[in-house]
Amino acid sequence: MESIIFGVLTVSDTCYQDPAKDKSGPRLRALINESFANAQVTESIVPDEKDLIQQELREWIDLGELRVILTTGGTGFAPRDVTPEATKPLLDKECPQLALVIALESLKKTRFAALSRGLAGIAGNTLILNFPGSEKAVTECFETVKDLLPHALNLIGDEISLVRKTHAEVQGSAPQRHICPHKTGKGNDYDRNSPFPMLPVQEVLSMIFDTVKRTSNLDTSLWQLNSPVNIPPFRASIKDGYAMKSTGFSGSKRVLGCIAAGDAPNSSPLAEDECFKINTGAPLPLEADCVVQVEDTELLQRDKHGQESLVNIKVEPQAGLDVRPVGFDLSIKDRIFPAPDPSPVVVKSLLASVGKRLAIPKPRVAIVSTGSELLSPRDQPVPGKIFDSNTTMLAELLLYFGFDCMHTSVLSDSFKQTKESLTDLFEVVDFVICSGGVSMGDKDFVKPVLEDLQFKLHCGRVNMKPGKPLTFASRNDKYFFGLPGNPVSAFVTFHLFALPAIRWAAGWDRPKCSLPVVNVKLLNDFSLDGRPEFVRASVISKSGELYASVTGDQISSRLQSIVGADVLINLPARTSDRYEAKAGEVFPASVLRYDFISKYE
Ligand SMILES: Nc1nc2c(c(=O)[nH]1)N[C@H]1C(S)=C(S)[C@@H](COP(=O)(O)OP(=O)(O)OC[C@H]3O[C@@H](n4cnc5c(N)ncnc54)[C@H](O)[C@@H]3O)O[C@H]1N2
Ligand code: MOO
Ligand SMILES: [Mg+2]
Repeated sequence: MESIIFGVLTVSDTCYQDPAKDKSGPRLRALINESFANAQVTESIVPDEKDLIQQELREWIDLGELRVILTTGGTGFAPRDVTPEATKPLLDKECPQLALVIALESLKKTRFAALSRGLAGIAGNTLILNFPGSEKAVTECFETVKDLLPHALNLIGDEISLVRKTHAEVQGSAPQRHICPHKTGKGNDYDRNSPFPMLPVQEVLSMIFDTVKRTSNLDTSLWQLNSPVNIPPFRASIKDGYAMKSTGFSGSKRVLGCIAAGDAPNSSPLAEDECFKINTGAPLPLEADCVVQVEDTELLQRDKHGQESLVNIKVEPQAGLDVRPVGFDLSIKDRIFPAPDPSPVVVKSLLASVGKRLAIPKPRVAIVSTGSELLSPRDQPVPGKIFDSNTTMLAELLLYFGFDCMHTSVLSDSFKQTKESLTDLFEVVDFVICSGGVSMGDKDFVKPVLEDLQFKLHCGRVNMKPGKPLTFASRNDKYFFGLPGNPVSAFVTFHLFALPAIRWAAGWDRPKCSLPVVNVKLLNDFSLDGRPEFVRASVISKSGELYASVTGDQISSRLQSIVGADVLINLPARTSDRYEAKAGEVFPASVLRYDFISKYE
């Protein structure tokens, strides 16, 4: 991919003396790198001296390599603010409308934007923009112009085919969305950047919840259902012991017989010095009103058949002692479910307890892995091929979280095969969770196939590491997750996006769909990335506090990083003044597993 070279020139007396004080220059560099995958950035700092500013700009323009120069600082009304004056003589053409767009956007944020005199213009092949000096201002100005830059640069560079294409798009004769050939079959070979904006994680998640239908396979009337039976349906003994009348006293009692769980309620007459031996869960004899546990009795005598015939009751029998009254756990006509809870464990077992059965259809999910390099773990190694870990991993994750995997398949990197397979699969499933084939390669066919199948591509990139090319698409009530092929990217994006979507479809409450989040204290220093990062870590508990240690190299191909991983630490993206997460700092972490603490100390 051809790179775009940017120059960032900080104009400031203070920063010139102490470059550590420069916040705006590093901020611009970070913004450029986040927005343009193919960017290179050259940086310099000059004092507020017209000659020195001009000299630096001229050198950069004459190099002929820099496509954009962003200056920051020196645009105000102070006597030493001379950046526009230094810039103006170098310009071949002024671009007042571009300066106007920046001014209009900035004025929406603060009226003080009226006090900036920044210019925009073209010098040779280079676009120059003067931004104000503050970190906030450069961020706002950059966000305002970044979408215009690629087309502006095509025009300046006289890249005719690209210019025509953009014009066609703007005028409506081509699809609005800029589409790369290797990803959609449209567009042309000069389209080198992904057309998909890198959306924030939370935005993607909200979009998923807004798109996926919460079919709640469960009829809401279920939550209103009253119990058709009492639990227990008879007065049941809570203990193994002896059932008797509480009006009698302690002391020796004749044992009339044994009542086991499952026996019909006994209606024989019962005197105060008589009792029945009884088991836990068995129905109390009609004339008894309490049970004395076996530990509070002693055996005095057996009959000739070896059956107990006389026992000593050592405690005073109390009415109701160790008896569960009829309907104590659930009374007839009471609601079976005090609150909605779609867990199949909950629904099915409670219904079973009142003599009802319900098949709960779960979302129908298929796992598909794409990649011509993939071998089944059952195969022998073949040069150039690798073993497929994602199919196994994703199917196991579904099972781990209580969902069924209806189907797995492995596809080669072929448009035709992918299209045919997805067409067939969506006849029978609601969700396809696919791995691989969503990035920028000319064999990454997943996005073009989805478009061909008339799916709406809601998201093609997310601002996260790992998992950037995550793709989410839908057509009617069918949903597609294109997880990136790198195994760890697939692992992380399954947990953060696919799992919440499936839970949501299954009727879970929204706050419960995502992994629970706890705070953990870092045990390692960790360099922050330009994207927010989800770092695998194992957690130990020391004196009640949670400490996280990162599980080795976090490259997205290294599946070993999930070994012992209890959580994904949610680290923020790097900023100009924060490059590192330090040991001892506390961060939120998404809990991957139920048994999530590896060690207690
Ligand atoms: N020019 C660019 N290239 C890439 C970018 C980018 O932004 N620009 N993004 C990179 C990122 S980030 C990721 S993540 C990957 C995602 O790639 P794809 O989803 O297209 O997946 P593939 O290219 O098919 O495979 C990537 C990698 O993973 C291995 N793989 C794939 N499937 C499996 C599997 N089932 N089991 C084990 N390993 C698998 C595959 O062999 C590749 O090594 O793209 C980057 N590229
Ligand atoms: O997003 Mo990729 O998952 O950084 O390797
Ligand atoms: Mg790829």
